[in-house]
Amino acid sequence: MTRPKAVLIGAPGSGKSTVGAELAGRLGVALRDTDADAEAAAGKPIGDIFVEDGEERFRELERAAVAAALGEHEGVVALGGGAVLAPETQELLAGHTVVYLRVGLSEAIKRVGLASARPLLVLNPRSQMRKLLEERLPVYERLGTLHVDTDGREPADIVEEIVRALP
Ligand SMILES: Nc1ncnc2c1ncn2[C@@H]1O[C@H](COP(=O)(O)OP(=O)(O)O)[C@@H](O)[C@H]1O
Ligand SMILES: O=C(O)C1=C[C@@H](OP(=O)(O)O)[C@@H](O)[C@H](O)C1
Ligand SMILES: [Mg+2]
Repeated sequence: MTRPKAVLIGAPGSGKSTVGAELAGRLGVALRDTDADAEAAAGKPIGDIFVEDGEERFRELERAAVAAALGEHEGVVALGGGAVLAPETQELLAGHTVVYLRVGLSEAIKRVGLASARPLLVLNPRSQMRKLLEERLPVYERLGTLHVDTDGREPADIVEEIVRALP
């Protein structure tokens, strides 16, 4: 059975896409980012999916993208921050190497402020991020088989810790 070498989870701004790309490069495999897969399936950016079709449609595309990636990708998989809320996805993650990238509220806010807009964080990003972290931290903690701190650390350093810990 094919299996990703690692599946990255964590809040927006934890670095799943960035660390995922660097980890994949370090391991000589490909990165599969389920946000990009959902965008490709819809033929438009995530922001447009939220606005034109609604969040529930995005979550549907995301569940399908995650199921496909977990079932067929042999490299590194980066999930979107909210993907783990789907019970179906939680079940599919069982038995995988799930790397939870930890990030504090202030650092997450700083990082997403530098990146492209995320629809859930457009209005009042700090309070939205706080709410989102409160809701999701227990889920990330439960699902992650490897927990890695990212605050104040370079992606290369984080990648080395993951590589050393991979089974
Ligand atoms: N360890 C890190 N230190 C500093 N900046 C980071 C780190 N990881 C990611 N970033 C930056 O934070 C932003 C969000 O990263 P991204 O990989 O898109 O996070 P995610 O996919 O978890 O939402 C990007 O601008 C990225 O360059
Ligand atoms: O946390 C979320 O619910 C979301 C996170 C985003 O991915 P990143 O975590 O890669 O930013 C993206 O899937 C979408 O904007 C929704
Ligand atoms: Mg991402």
